[in-house]
Amino acid sequence: MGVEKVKNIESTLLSDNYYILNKVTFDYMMKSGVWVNQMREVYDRGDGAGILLYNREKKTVILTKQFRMPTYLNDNKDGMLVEIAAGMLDKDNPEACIIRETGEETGYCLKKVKKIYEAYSSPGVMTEKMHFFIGEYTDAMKVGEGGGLDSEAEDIEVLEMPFEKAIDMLNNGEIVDTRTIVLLQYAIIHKLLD
Ligand SMILES: Nc1nc2c(ncn2[C@@H]2O[C@H](COP(=O)(O)OP(=O)(O)O[C@H]3O[C@H](CO)[C@@H](O)[C@H](O)[C@@H]3O)[C@@H](O)[C@H]2O)c(=O)[nH]1
Ligand SMILES: [Mg+2]
Repeated sequence: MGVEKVKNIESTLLSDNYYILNKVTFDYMMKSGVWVNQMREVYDRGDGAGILLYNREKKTVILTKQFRMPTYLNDNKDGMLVEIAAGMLDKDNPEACIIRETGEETGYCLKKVKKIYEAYSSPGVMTEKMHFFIGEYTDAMKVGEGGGLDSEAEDIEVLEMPFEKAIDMLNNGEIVDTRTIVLLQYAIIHKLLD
């Protein structure tokens, strides 16, 4: 273990209205060895999981489309975002979470998924770690309509499309969600649908 670079961490709650926003102050030792006092606002919504659903035979993928208010407030005209199926872990483990969310959001009941990455979503601001999965689907796995939970007023459109079309949307700027970009690029790099 190297020399400890952080000490005197103190958190003050700014909001627990829905998730948790803390003001965190701490002393941090710079490369020069000098200690500085710093403050960061840190948003804690727990961790999340997302999945690229793909069908090797049909050469298709399933994505979702939904309204995302934060993007509407920042340059996304109608606020609609094309994304992988994804959700927050709540108290599930990542694998159970993504299987549940896939069912709720897309209507497909997966038995097997493969974890490929674990990565921080927005490390300067959020504690959230995202668990990335891929999963093969077939038409026989469709057991419901998807669309999200009415109880949470989710209004999710399910988009099944040729992989080629998803790549076009990636390249022409129609797909602007980082997690979705990561998984589509993974599929290209690893030739998942060749
Ligand atoms: N009332 C209320 N509801 C909220 C609030 N924030 C989120 N919700 C609701 O909480 C539910 C969360 O749905 P999930 O499917 O579990 O999560 P998600 O919003 O799809 O999040 C996924 O994508 C995020 C990135 O866009 C990820 O940050 C997250 O980890 C996850 O992968 C949604 O119905 C959403 O509308 C809030 O402040 N107030
Ligand atoms: Mg979701």
